[in-house]
Amino acid sequence: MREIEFFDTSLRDGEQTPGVSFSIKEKIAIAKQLEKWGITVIEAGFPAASPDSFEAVKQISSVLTKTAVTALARCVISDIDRAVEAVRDAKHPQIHVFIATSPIHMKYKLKMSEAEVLESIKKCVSYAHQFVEKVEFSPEDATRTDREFLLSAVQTAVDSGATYINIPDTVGYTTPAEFTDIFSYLIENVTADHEIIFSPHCHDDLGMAVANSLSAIKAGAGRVEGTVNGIGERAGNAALEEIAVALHIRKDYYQAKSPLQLNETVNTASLISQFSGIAIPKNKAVVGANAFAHESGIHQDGVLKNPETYEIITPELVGVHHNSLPLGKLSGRHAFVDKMTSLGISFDENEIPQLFAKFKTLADKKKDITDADIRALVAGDTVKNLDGFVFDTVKIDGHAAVVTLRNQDGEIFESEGSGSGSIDAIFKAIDKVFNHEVQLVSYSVDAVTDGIDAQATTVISVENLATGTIFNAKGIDYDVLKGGAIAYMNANVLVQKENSQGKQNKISAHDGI
Ligand SMILES: CC(=O)SCCNC(=O)CCNC(=O)[C@H](O)C(C)(C)COP(=O)(O)OP(=O)(O)OC[C@H]1O[C@@H](n2cnc3c(N)ncnc32)[C@H](O)[C@@H]1OP(=O)(O)O
Ligand SMILES: CC(C)C(=O)C(=O)O
Repeated sequence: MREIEFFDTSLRDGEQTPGVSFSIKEKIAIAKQLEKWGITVIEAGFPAASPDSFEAVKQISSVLTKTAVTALARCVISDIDRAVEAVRDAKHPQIHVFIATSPIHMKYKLKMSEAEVLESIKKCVSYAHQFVEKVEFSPEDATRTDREFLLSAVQTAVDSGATYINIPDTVGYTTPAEFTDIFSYLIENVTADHEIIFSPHCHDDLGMAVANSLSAIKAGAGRVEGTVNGIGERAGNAALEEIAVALHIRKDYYQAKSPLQLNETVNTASLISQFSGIAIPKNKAVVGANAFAHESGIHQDGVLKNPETYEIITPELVGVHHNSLPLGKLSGRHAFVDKMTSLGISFDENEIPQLFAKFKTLADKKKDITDADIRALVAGDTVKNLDGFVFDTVKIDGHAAVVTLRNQDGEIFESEGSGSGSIDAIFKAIDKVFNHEVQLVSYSVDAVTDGIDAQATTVISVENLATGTIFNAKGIDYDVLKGGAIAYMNANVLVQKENSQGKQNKISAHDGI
């Protein structure tokens, strides 16, 4: 059976989701989890976009051993140089070069003729291929491109050394039958003196990203691109976990399999949800909380008689386990560590005392500790503090707040603030610690676990009034006031860093968390 390469772009196209900005530390944690899941290649970023993107790709390249790392570049030599430099330390480096080929993109956006686009493909793909053996080329907006011109663009890329041809449905326009035609046409007509692998890259504007990706695989694609939980620009990308499970359940039809450890699926989806601040919809296929819940009498009766009557996917397949050892405030360290291990959560031995202390505090406040709580607790620890500052305590009295922060030298800052509400008071208190001008641009809270005492991700954007730069930061905690305080402190640390280093070339930064 064919094994399909899985290309994850959660850290590049996924980060194009409005409001999502991963810190480098979060990107590294995600990259390691993607490697554990079995992803073939990670698109770790677009290095020419900002110093942060470059640094993230560089650091990810140096930590992954099995999974290949690729970086995106326009058909611009300086973009390719940055991408090549960023993946230089990767064990398995790749480069991804793209340029649009549809009439509307060429005429209005690129202001280039067909001949100029072909010339640019030739120059840039062959340039990238000098440095890296595996080069992917994408004709952006391929599904609104004239078929014959699409073939010329792809043939030019192949003749210039491209080893992967990715066909993006950039605006989520195509349909499964039409996409099958496009793949069949290209696979039949492209000629090559080296091995070429085709792949789809689908967006979900019409809700067909996963279906379109599966059609491409059925038509012969050997690689598939997408993101975890389908995060991405506008309506998002094809959800890789859905594609992988569809291939597994319907191997009879697709005659193809994924390289993924499917029992790591829920862990991967949870991590992305926590770091992106985007909750997984309850009714989402494969990883939604209701994916294995049976509500109505006839269904329950059927499942009791034989689960296969209504269950095509078992919870165990994607890593949902029965809670045989429930955790609570009387649990000890061994049970806690055993739970993290059985959930497949990555942690360092030296982090255990701190994580266990956090668990005990949570268990004192929350009656039922779920698997999602444990995952959120560990993820919250990763985003807890930026280099340089640790959030200690927050006390609220009416509309007044007292916060305590510590810097990396252990110096303690206690500050008071009052405002129109608790959050306002906390932010005013934090403002007094950082001696600079910022404006809150947005503030949102998303529950990442269940119940009234759910843990939540708070995502904050602030503007540095000295430079106009917008910074996003987040905090995860069961106490939404503390989560908000952590997020606001993190955003202020970024502002402080910018003011001390000079303006960086970016509109949204999040480095160092
Ligand atoms: C479909 C996708 O998801 S594509 C990836 C989208 N990702 C991003 O855009 C990442 C974030 N982007 C950025 O940081 C910036 O846009 C940068 C650094 C890449 C470029 O910034 P700027 O130089 O200021 O250009 P700006 O973004 O305003 O415009 C894009 C330019 O690139 C050109 N361009 C766009 N795509 C391509 C391409 N694939 N190859 C060559 N040129 C391209 C545009 O025509 C435009 O050129 P112009 O300035 O001559 O009109
Ligand atoms: C760069 C390409 C592959 C892309 O993201 C798109 O077209 O959606």
